[in-house]
Amino acid sequence: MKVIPLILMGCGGVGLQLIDHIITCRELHAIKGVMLRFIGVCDSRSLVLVNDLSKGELREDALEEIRRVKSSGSYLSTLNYDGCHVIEYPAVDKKLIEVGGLLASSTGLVYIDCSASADTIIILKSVIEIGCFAVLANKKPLTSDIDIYDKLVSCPRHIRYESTVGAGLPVITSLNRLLTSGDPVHRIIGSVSGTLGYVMSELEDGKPFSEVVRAAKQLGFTEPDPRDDLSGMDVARKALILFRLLGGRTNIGNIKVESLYSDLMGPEKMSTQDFLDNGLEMLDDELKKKVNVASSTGNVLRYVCVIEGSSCQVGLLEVPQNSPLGRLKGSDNLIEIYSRCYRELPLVIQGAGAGNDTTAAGVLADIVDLQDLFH
Ligand SMILES: NC(=O)C1=CN([C@@H]2O[C@H](COP(=O)(O)OP(=O)(O)OC[C@H]3O[C@@H](n4cnc5c(N)ncnc54)[C@H](OP(=O)(O)O)[C@@H]3O)[C@@H](O)[C@H]2O)C=CC1
Ligand SMILES: N[C@@H](CC=O)C(=O)O
Repeated sequence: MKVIPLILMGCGGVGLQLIDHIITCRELHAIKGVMLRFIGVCDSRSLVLVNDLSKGELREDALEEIRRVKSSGSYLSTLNYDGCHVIEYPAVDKKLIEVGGLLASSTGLVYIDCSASADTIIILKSVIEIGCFAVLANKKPLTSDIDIYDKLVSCPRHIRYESTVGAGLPVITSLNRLLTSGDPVHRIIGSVSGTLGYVMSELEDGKPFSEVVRAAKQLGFTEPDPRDDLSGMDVARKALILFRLLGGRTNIGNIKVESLYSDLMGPEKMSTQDFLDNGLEMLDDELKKKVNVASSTGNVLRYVCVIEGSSCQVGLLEVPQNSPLGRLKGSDNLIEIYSRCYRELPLVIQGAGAGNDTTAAGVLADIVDLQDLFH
């Protein structure tokens, strides 16, 4: 049996769903000769760590308790469980790196980043440097400065990040297959935001913008602060991940991004809750007008990323209602990849592009994909 020790950073919507998937798949994994062993889980304030790092495990009952605590909106620091202890920030980062140092060359260790924080970057950089593995749903580490990106991907077999673009869809895998077979990709156009896809298609049915954004949050499509989606930054991060995968060397600040709200509603000006309660309504009329202008010529609006040569940009695009992008509904993503082999007709990847279930499934597949590097 191959045993893969895991530390989960972030137990919100995606992280908790991942715990569920891992518990549900125990038997399936056993048949395949793999055992996933949780040794630690952390939230924004603390880390729950098993006492015995080499053999200990957060078993089902402990994971259930973590699930209960986090689902009730509480913090892991309140957890009291035999066989493990709680470490509080700011000591957590140092502890996480120390554990990596202890296990890297013995059992090996996978750090799973299901947070939406940039604070994990320093941890990931350090533990990858000493030979640990990383699986990311969080886009921030891969979209920080290019020097950090280079370090994170310096050992490509040690890092997996399929869920960062298109959630559970096989976008990164497909691109990697094209690139390693010498089939150069020269253009990617895609609707890669589940939130903005959902919002745009619901607006076509006449619903107010404020209502559909709140629904998207409820459905688990948005980032913790939905302004990350509505500003286009989340799409820009996905575009940058794809652009860098193709060999592009730029930073997020160089990407042209179109925001759906003004700076006056930014995080420095109002809290997330205030934006959700009061800010969103102020955008209803403007978005309705934009949708009506597009529909008067038989078009619909889609928020897309376009990568072509050295150019990478994201923003609203009017497309014919009856085109593949125009027919998209709900949180579905659609990515068209043009390469030498897919010159006239692109390789198309389409399907649910957001949601805790599919995202966590993508993360789990990435973890299991590392099995050959464990003993
Ligand atoms: N939902 C989706 O459809 C998709 C999401 N993703 C990505 O998955 C990630 C998680 O999303 P989601 O689960 O919705 O987000 P949530 O806000 O639900 O959860 C985030 C979790 O991260 C924890 N956290 C915050 N800061 C840190 C830190 N420094 N170290 C460790 N944990 C931390 C939070 O802790 P606390 O509970 O204490 O606040 C919380 O448990 C995001 O990066 C998102 O972009 C990617 C693809 C699709
Ligand atoms: N907020 C994102 C979640 C996945 O990355 C989206 O809406 O696509």
